[in-house]
Amino acid sequence: MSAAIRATALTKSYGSKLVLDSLDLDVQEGSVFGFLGPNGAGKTTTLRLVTGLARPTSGSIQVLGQNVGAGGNAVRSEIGFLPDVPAFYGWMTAPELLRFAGGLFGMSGAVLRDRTDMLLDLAGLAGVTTTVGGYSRGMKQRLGIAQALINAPRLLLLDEPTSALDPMGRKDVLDMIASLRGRTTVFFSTHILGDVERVCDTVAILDRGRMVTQAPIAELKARYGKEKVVVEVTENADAVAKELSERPWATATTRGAQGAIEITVTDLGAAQHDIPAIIAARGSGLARLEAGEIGLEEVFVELVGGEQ
Ligand SMILES: Nc1ncnc2c1ncn2[C@@H]1O[C@H](COP(=O)(O)OP(=O)(O)OP(=O)(O)O)[C@@H](O)[C@H]1O
Repeated sequence: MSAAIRATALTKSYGSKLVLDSLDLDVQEGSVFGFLGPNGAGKTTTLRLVTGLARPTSGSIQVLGQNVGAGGNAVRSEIGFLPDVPAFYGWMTAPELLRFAGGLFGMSGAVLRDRTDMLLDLAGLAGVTTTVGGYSRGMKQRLGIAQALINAPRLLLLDEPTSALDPMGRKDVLDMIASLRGRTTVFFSTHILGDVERVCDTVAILDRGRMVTQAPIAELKARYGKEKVVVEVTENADAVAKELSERPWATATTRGAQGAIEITVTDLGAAQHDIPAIIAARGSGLARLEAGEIGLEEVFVELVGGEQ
């Protein structure tokens, strides 16, 4: 597989403000890649460098095998880009808007008609006759993705495509992104972990201009993911929690909702074996014992920390 985006020591400063600090990024062709980071991490800035809308202070960036600056329009014609706040002509209908966008790429006739029909279908907007001005945010976002796909790009870049949407709107946009898997490389920025977990195969985590980690999601969970056990007891929860936290298999113990004891464990089998006996010895009853895997959210908090 070749790289759709490869950045090496990519650095961007505005005046004395360092916004991106020596970023290395490797986005393989064919992946659905989540670019995750809190507000102000530098996601939009990175996308502006990838699209050639801004120039790096130092370092290099290649898109589809070409240097962005030198490649000029040849590279841009293979990229689709949806900015974080897309603007549309509100008086157009969706088919009119897509035909207009296709015309800008020199498309016409049956090719443009077929492409428009296919994309309206993909966006769930076929048969919608209202003008774009009356669309919901979710519909606008799906139309924006369709518009960014008009030229059948090899690389689709989306800046926070779900951040302004309600849960249903988000689900529709994420389903649309997932349906592109295998057809085009998708690179999208977000601060919403759940979105990455739902559709991405690979994630890069950016924090205050620095790359914290970059890996396939499964690998990240395996690398940082531990198992956890949630225990609820009928009485003496504090004493039980203290005793559990002292076991060799317990690496961290916290108290959750309704006094639940949450323990990160290194050996789930040993924990499940010991916990009921410890609770019984304290004269307490076991109300709940649940074992689960640590999700991306816990991994993110561990990597980025709570020092925002
Ligand atoms: N043109 C500019 N001049 C000066 N500072 C800028 C400029 N553009 C961005 N910044 C700063 O760079 C930092 C990163 O901004 P950026 O928009 O890339 O972050 P982001 O991760 O996309 O955040 P958000 O999720 O809030 O959009 C911020 O501190 C921002 O204020």
